[in-house]
Amino acid sequence: MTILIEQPEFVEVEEEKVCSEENENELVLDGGFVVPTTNAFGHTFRDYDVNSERKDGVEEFYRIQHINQSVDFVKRMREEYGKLDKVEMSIWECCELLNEVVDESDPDLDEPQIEHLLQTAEAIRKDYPKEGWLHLTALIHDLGKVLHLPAFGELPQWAVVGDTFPVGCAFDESIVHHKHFQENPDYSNPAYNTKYGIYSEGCGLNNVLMSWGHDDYMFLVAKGNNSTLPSAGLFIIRYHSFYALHRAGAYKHLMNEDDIENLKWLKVFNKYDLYSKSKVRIDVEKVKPYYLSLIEKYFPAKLRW
Ligand SMILES: O[C@H]1[C@H](O)[C@@H](O)[C@H](O)[C@@H](O)[C@H]1O
Ligand SMILES: [Fe+2]
Ligand SMILES: [Fe+2]
Repeated sequence: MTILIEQPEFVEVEEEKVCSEENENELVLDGGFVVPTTNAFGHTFRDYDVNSERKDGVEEFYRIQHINQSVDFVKRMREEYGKLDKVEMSIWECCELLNEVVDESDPDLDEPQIEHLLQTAEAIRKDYPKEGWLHLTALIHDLGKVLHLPAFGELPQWAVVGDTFPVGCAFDESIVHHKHFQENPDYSNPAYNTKYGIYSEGCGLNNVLMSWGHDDYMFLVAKGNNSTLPSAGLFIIRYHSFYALHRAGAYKHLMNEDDIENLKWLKVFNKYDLYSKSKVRIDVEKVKPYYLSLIEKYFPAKLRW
C-alpha cells in the first residue's frame, strides 16, 4: 500500500473507529459525538419515503435531477466551470455568501448553509482535534452550492445539490429515487448503460465523470487555486454526496488503490456531515479566528471561482 507523504496517516485507532461505525446499532462515535436518532423534523435521517413536510419537494427534485444529469451535460458543465472565471473572493467570503442558499434536496435540513458548515466542522473538530485539514475540509465541503447564486450563473437546484452518481455507466439501484432515471437519455444508450459503460475495472474515480453539482465544482476550485489540502480532503470534497459509494458500496469496481485509502476518511467525515444537522446554533464570531487561520494555511487569500 502506498502512502503519499502529504497524506494524513490513517492510524489504526481510527481504522477501528470506522469498523465499529459499520455496526448499525452503534450510536456513540468514539470521541463523544452522539449520533441523534431523529432529524430536526422528528424523522430518521435520509428517509426519502417517510411522509414529512419535505417529502414531495425532495422527490420532485430528484425526478428532475435524474432526467437531466447526462454525460453531455456533465462535460459541458466541467468545461464551463473549470474556467474559474466567474468571481474572485476568499474562502470566508464564500462561507458568508452561502447563507443565501437553502437546499431543496435535503430532507434533514432547512437551515441556512453556514450553520451546517460550522456544525459539521465543530463536531468533527471535537473528535479529531489534531486534524486541522479535516476541520477545514468540513467547513468548505458544501461551498460549491454558490452555483445556485446569480453571480455563478444561477444553476437550478438539480445541477447544484443532492446526491451524486457516475454518468457514462449504468445508474445503480441504490441511488435515491432510482426509478426516475428511466427518462434520462443515457438510460437507454447502450454505450452508457452497462456496468462499466465508458470505464474499465479499477480505472480510478478521478477518471469517472460524476453528475454535476457542488462537490465536483468545489474540487475544481480547490485544485485550480492550488490548495495544499491533502488528497483525502480533496477526495471528501469531491465525493461526499456519492452515497451510492460510501453508504451502499456500489461502483467499487471503478476504484483504484488511492480511492480505497481515501474512502476511509470519507466514511468518517460522512457521520459528521449527516448527523450534525440540527437546530443548535454555533457562535460564528467565536470560532471564526480558528477557521481563518486554517484557511490561510491551505488556500491563497483570494481564489478564482
Ligand atoms: O441533500 C443533500 C445535500 O445536498 C448535501 O449537501 C449533499 O452532499 C447530499 O448528498 C444531499 O443528499
Ligand atoms: Fe454536500
Ligand atoms: Fe454537507
